[in-house]
Amino acid sequence: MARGSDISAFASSQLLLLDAELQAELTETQLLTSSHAPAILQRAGLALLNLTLSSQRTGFGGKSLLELSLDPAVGVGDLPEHGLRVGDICAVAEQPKGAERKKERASIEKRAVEGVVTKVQKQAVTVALDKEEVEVPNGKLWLIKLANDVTYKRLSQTMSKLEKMQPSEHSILTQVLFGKSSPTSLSDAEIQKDLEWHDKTMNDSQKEAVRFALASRDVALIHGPPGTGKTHTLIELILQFLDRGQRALVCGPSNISVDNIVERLTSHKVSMVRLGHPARLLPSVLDHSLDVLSKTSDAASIVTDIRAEMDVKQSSIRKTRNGRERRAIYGELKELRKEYRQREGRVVSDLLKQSRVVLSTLHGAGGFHLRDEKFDVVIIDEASQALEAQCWIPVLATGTSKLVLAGDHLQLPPTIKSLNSQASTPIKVADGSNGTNNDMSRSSVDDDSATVGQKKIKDDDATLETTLFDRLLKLHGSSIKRMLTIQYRMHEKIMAFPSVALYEKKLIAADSVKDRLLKDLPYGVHDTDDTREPLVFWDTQGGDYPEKTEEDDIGVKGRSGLLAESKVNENEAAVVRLHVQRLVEGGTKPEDIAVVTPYNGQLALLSGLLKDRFPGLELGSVDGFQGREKEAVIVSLVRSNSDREVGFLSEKRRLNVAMTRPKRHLCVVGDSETVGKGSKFLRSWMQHLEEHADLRYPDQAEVLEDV
Ligand SMILES: Nc1ncnc2c1ncn2[C@@H]1O[C@H](COP(=O)(O)OP(=O)(O)OP(=O)(O)O)[C@@H](O)[C@H]1O
Repeated sequence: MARGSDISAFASSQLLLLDAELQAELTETQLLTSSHAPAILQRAGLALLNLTLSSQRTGFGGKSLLELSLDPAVGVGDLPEHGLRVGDICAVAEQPKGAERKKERASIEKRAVEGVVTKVQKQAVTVALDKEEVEVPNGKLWLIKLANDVTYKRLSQTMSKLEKMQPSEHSILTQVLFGKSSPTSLSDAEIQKDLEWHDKTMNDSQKEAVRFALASRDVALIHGPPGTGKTHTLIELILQFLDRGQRALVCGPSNISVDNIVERLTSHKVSMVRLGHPARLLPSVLDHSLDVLSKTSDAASIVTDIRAEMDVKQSSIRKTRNGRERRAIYGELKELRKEYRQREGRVVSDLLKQSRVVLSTLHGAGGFHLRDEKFDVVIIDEASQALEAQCWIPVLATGTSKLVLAGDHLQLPPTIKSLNSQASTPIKVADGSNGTNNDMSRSSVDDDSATVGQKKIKDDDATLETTLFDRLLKLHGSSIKRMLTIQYRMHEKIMAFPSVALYEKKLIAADSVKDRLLKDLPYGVHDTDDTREPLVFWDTQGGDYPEKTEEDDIGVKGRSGLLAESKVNENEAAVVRLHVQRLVEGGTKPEDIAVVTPYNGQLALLSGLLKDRFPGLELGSVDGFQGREKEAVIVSLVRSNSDREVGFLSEKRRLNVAMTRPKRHLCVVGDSETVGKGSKFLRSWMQHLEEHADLRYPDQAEVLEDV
């Protein structure tokens, strides 16, 4: 049977995995919302209480926007701390009284309206409603975060499309992506004849990567280790495509990854448009937003008039005296909305047609805007942070014949919630102190069995964690990629270990960074034992630095959930404090220092210890710090126990991220005795630190002084 092709089989298995992932997310959210009082949900960042509707108006696409602020009966001013973010799916409902029984609460929630958070301000949150002409509940309201099934719906639609395709419908690109054809390329002569660099500072490995991607007829990978100018290279590549009269769709898994490219393209005066809701875009890229452009162009003025009319009609609903009047207004609104959509649609499609570069998230590429658009190439940045199914969204939506993926498969892959059955160690989700759940949310792979990337990929072990980038490397080998080798971030001594252990000794520190130290910072840092050292290791082995397991604050232990257990190490945190203090006393500004740790429990502990004392200091989880850099980075490893348990420290991609964030100073704090027994990789890292770092053994009395 034609549908039984292995491409279909692959898509079917992705569908199953995606469904498991959705179920994991739904279960997690449902478990929490059904079993806890609203106040606890607010503390956990899942709800926002005591709200009132402060305004209702019409937004892009004719959607109703509800602005919710604090109920004046409860207080005025800023909203309390909450975990709601732009893009979150949520419900707006009448707020249940604390003691309301579950059944009553369920009926209130039935009357809830659902939508997407489009704006988060200090005093208000705006929600765009999913359905038109719904009645907004009365009285005191609350906002509840819902599991985001929109993402999964689009992913499964995409995979279903792939599943249903007949082999005859598979494009050459699809065949190459599944190894049914080999990648092919134009000859060097065809590419090089008119190649002139826009950026004269491009290094040889970057030039080679651009040449390679231009020459490819189907798929090319650009492997960009930390700080090697991956985005820099993509900008040159986009300009080269434009020089050749080609049209590009540029995507990334997150809004920030896309905005980063828009920002850098701006100075090149490229005709481009950024898709996506403006509330989710960086202010600096709004001038290129399709939404903003479609409102400011000449043709847009009539659309704006219709919108104003709709807003007037919408607010007149409140003044109606009976259902008949209300129905009449809803009827008129429906007509207006139709006209609005048609006119807006025309303005938008004209703008799109004129753009040579279109930029959107991978998810956004599946929207109706790109339905009839054709592109010569689809470029995906941060491809190793995207699920494979996500990468198929722009590929199938546009029917492109060429794909360029840029990423680093040796840094962390996308976060997966349903790994419980796939991980080699049990899953524990963190205490969510920073609103993200990092501990164990990615699988801990067998460290010593790596073949491709750091993950052993057996033919039959399809997991969501295997990205398209990983899979293509396995399928076609390294001839399908070009690696960028000059890094512009780290001091040579900081770069040495990741280069040898992960990047085949190929990394080279650019002259401008290879011997930069904290003491050379341009604002006058003293020359001290710490500021002249690029690599420091505080080894706590043999001391009294026990790790502890922290229980969550709603008393449920050992459960995989938002507030479940995490690890902390109090005495190690005190060593971190001592080191931060020394750096600051040496003249390093706290805003040039970051403290990162893999465990959210430790992060919460460190925040309490350091935030007020060193304003400006940045604290983060390792996972949350991917893609970032700082002058000085202190890594707190936490694990210290007699069983030599290292948990998810054994994931070398996580450690790679941690150790490649700093520019001038890396300080590692940990117990070499525990950590060094964790895996071959950890053992060699500990050995490297012992041989090459400035070794320190903390004096307990000094460390614990005034903690
Ligand atoms: N050829 C070059 N010459 C000089 N500086 C460069 C060059 N290429 C990149 N850089 C600098 O290196 C830094 C990193 O570049 P960029 O942000 O493009 O890297 P990236 O690989 O996308 O980053 P990340 O490691 O976060 O993924 C930037 O400051 C950039 O200006």
